Amino acid sequence: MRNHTDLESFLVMIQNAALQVEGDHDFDPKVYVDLPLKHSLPSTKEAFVSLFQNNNGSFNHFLNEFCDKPGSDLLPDNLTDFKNEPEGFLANVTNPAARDFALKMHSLWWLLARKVKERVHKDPHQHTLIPLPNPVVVPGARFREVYYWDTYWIVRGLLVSKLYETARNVVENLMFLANSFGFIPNGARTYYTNRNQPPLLSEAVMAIYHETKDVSFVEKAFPALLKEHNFWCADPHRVHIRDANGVEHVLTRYYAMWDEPRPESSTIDMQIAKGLERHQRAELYHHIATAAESGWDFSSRWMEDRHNLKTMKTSFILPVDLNAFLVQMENNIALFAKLLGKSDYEKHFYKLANSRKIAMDAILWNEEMGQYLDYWLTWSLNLLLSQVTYDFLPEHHNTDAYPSNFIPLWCGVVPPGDRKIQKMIASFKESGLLLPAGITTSLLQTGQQWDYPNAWAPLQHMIIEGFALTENEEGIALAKDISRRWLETNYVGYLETGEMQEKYDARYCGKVGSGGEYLPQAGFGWSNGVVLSLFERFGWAAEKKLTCE
Ligand SMILES: OC[C@H]1O[C@H](O[C@H]2O[C@H](CO)[C@@H](O)[C@H](O)[C@H]2O)[C@H](O)[C@@H](O)[C@@H]1O
Repeated sequence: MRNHTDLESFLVMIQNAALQVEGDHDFDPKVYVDLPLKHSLPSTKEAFVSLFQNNNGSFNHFLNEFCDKPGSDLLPDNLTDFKNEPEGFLANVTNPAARDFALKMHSLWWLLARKVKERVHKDPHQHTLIPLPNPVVVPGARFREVYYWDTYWIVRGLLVSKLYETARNVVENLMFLANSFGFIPNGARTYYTNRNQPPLLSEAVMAIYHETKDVSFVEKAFPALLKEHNFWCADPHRVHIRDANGVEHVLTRYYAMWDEPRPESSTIDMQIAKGLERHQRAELYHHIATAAESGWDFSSRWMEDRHNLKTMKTSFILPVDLNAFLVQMENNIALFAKLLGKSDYEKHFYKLANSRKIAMDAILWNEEMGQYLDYWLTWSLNLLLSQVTYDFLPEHHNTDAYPSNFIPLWCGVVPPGDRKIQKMIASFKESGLLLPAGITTSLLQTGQQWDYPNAWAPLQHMIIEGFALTENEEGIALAKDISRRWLETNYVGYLETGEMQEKYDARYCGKVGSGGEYLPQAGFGWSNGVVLSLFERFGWAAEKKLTCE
């Protein structure tokens, strides 16, 4: 388990004090762990103690005197590779409204591109922001730092915008994190280093290689990719499980190195765990942080009773999407090894990808439903017993419908021609997940943001590209249909609110999403990236209307 840094512990104390002073109406705890200190930590602590002990001035006065504004440790970047309308930009988007919209998305990079101020490099102990070497592109609003999996869709958008240098820079930042920590944290804040996020570095490198054919970039990335792969394949992420025929397999789970409240949401986590015994609280905090590692914070997927956050058991689940991402990573590393003439690595990684694919088919594939399903391990065993070999029990599949059950299509787990494809297409169509404005995250309305009726750009994109990759006529038609719904809802939402949203409501065209522990955020990195990427893949003809159908 990781420990708090001294600065994090102090800022969490400030966060708790702020809640007392401000009350919980629209209270965002993350603001306080993002505060940069103006002076050294010891002198700031001294002033804070004296404020409370001697009733020496107001809390707000203390904040103004000793802290800078959250986000002020970053500056706008000057995007040296930006062109207003780069040559060849979205040649197949000829409808004027669609083209204006795409150009607007292109110009939004100005809003999200930043660089870390020199003082963060000089005095890192006064900032929770990790001083990244290159300019960054952030998701937006309260997410004022780099996020790992968001970066993948940001890169896809940057490549459509022909911002090749910026795309390389942001991926090099991820390499820097992998080389510094041995894994890529959830985000570029010290308080995010207790966990990972869905591992998409190899796919980001692949996207850049695909556009630029730059082998030296792949060479630079290779050591970081090996480090990251090692991290995911070691304990406690690794799980041994015997299938119905007694064959042993290795699969992977999310597992945060943390059993305390998340620093950025400490006041919220303490509230969720209220009334529990000490050891139960620690377990719950671990599963909460692990849910954040999954990127799906929070969702019925991780809850034993599907509704109550207190029943989260995230690290006792073998998730479909994580294992599919790892097959993709292993195949990508093998392909990079081939490019670099490293034939031993090439063979080794193809073998790993193949074994994991076999394991996914044996443990996660459900023939009757025509979907891959998350698998629940037996959680009566102590958290620390990571060495056990579990036995597969078919009734431990989570049979609820989630878009993640179809992500293997995107990750090369189900190649064109595989007999599973037709089943998955039929199963998706019957699942109820596709609504008028896109794919809902689940069919369960829990009030959590990774559930019904919210629709997230990364999920739409992976499913759309996944169906398009099937080379199956019905699959490709489905991909086009979902893409149309998604672009229309994003466009109409943009016209109505003047902003791009972090998430949408799959039920109604143009409607913003909601739920979860913070107010809906706008900006927004992955949404913009997905719009640009879908316009590039499918185009938008002059005569095709862009509006809610
Ligand atoms: O502050 C609460 C949580 O916020 C983040 O999660 C959400 O935003 C991220 C940035 O867009 C996104 O990557 C994630 O999928 C969202 O659920 C953060 O990643 C969490 O760790 C954090 O606790």
